[in-house]
This record gives sequence, structure tokens and C-alpha cells, in this order.
Amino acid sequence: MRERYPRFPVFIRLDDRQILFFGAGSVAKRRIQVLLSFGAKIQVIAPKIPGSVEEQFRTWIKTGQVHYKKKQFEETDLEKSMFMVFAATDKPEVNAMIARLCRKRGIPVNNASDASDCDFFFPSVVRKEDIVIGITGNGEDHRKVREVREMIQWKSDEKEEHICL
Ligand SMILES: C[C@@]1(CC(=O)O)c2cc3[nH]c(cc4nc(cc5[nH]c(cc(n2)[C@H]1CCC(=O)O)[C@@](C)(CC(=O)O)[C@@H]5CCC(=O)O)C(CC(=O)O)=C4CCC(=O)O)c(CCC(=O)O)c3CC(=O)O
Ligand SMILES: NC(=O)C1=CN([C@@H]2O[C@H](COP(=O)(O)OP(=O)(O)OC[C@H]3O[C@@H](n4cnc5c(N)ncnc54)[C@H](O)[C@@H]3O)[C@@H](O)[C@H]2O)C=CC1
Repeated sequence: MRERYPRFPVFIRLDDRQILFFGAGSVAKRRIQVLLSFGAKIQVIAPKIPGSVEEQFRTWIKTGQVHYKKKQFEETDLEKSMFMVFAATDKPEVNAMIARLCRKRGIPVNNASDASDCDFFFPSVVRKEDIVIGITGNGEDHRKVREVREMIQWKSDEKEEHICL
């Protein structure tokens, strides 16, 4: 469904905030990588870490950057102390249930399999020294968002010597 208004960008502090992920797949990995670089504390709950991302997750777990619980989602996993929750399992019905139960508790939640079921969106991020750029679309063309990110990245790399984005 077409969104009525564009999304408003907000920039927030994540240092030492507790962020909980359900699912330890490629989407979770991509997002955790970004969130860690903003100082977030990450917890991950998933019964399995797929082979394609296992090495990265094992490193994060070993170095204490990610706290991992090997289990399926249960309602009791949701604590009010969570700053935000990412429902990123490969089961759309589980993601929808997580989103519903988070909302009931007032925890902001992102459902990776359904743009219309997100309290906030995960942007494409470009970082250059002290500048942070977040890019979003309207949920209809994720590739376009990625392409804009790549374009900005190339431009800023070209200007490496004089930062003037
Ligand atoms: C709405 C949003 C909600 C949210 O925050 O989760 C959402 C939703 C969905 N994405 C889906 C698919 C893909 N998403 C990507 C890529 C990215 N998606 C990202 C954000 C968002 N994705 C949120 C805002 C998007 C916006 O602003 O428009 C980025 C920016 C950030 C990130 O995820 O890291 C990242 C680019 C990062 C970068 O490269 O910079 C690719 C391409 C790829 O992986 O290369 C594909 C596969 C190809 C395709 O479908 O195009 C599906 C269908 C899933 C299915 O079919 O099951 C849904 C669900 C739905 O649309 O309902
Ligand atoms: N928003 C985005 O950018 C994109 C979203 N997607 C959506 O994201 C979701 C995840 O995709 P991938 O990371 O590629 O999946 P994946 O197959 O790589 O990983 C799925 C993860 O979910 C876990 N899981 C399954 N059932 C669970 C449960 N009951 N409780 C907790 N964890 C559970 C698995 O153990 C695994 O760790 C899919 O729903 C897909 O539609 C896919 C591509 C891009």
C-alpha cells in the first residue's frame, strides 16, 4: 500500500541501548553491523545461525559484541527495557506476532518482512567522518535506496580530500 506521507528522519543516540533481534540471518547481520558501529548493545534470539553468516556471528559472540540465545521466539523474551526490537526471522507470521506483542508493551518494533508493519524503518547509511546520512524510500523500491546510497558513497569518496558533501 502506498504510504500517504514520506517518512520523517530522526537521528538518535544508540550508545549502550539494548536492541533485540529475532533471527540471525543475512538481514540481521547487515543491520547489526551498522548498529554496532553506533554503539548499540545487541541481543540475538534464533534457533539457528545460517552457515553464510555464521563466521561473523561467532566473532561477535566471542568478542561480547552480541549476546546470543539459541532458541525460538517466546513472548517472555520481550522486556520493557528493550529500546527497540527487530523481527527478522524468515517466518512472516512469527515476525507479525512479535510486532503485535511489542506494540502491546510499547516497544518500538521493525518487521523486516512487512514494511506496513514497522514503527520505524532501517535506513541505508553513509558515514563520512562526523557526518551521518540516512536514506529511505517509500518501501516500494529497496534497490533504488541502495543505488542512491552507492551514488552518495562514490561522490563522497571522490571528495575524500575535501569533505564537503
Ligand atoms: C521497508 C523496509 C522496512 C525495514 O526497515 O525493514 C524494508 C522492507 C523490505 N525489504 C525487502 C527486500 C529487500 N531489501 C533490500 C535492501 C534494503 N532494505 C532496506 C530497508 C528496508 N527494507 C526498510 C525501508 C526501505 C525503504 O526505505 O524503502 C535497506 C535500506 C537497509 C537494510 O535493510 O539494511 C537495504 C539497503 C541497504 C543498502 O544496500 O544500503 C533488498 C536488496 C538487497 O538486499 O540488496 C531486498 C531484496 C530485493 C527487493 O525486494 O528489492 C522486503 C521484501 C522481503 C521479501 O520479499 O520477503 C521488505 C518487506 C516489504 O517490502 O514489505
Ligand atoms: N528488510 C529487508 O531489507 C529485507 C527483508 N527480508 C525479509 O527478512 C526476513 C529474514 O531474511 P533473512 O535474514 O534472509 O533470513 P535467513 O533465512 O537468513 O535467517 C532467518 C533467521 O530466522 C531465524 N528464525 C526462524 N524462526 C524463528 C523463530 N521462531 N524465532 C526466532 N528466530 C527464528 C532462523 O533461525 C534464522 O536465524 C525475511 O522475512 C525476508 O522476507 C529479506 C531481504 C531484505
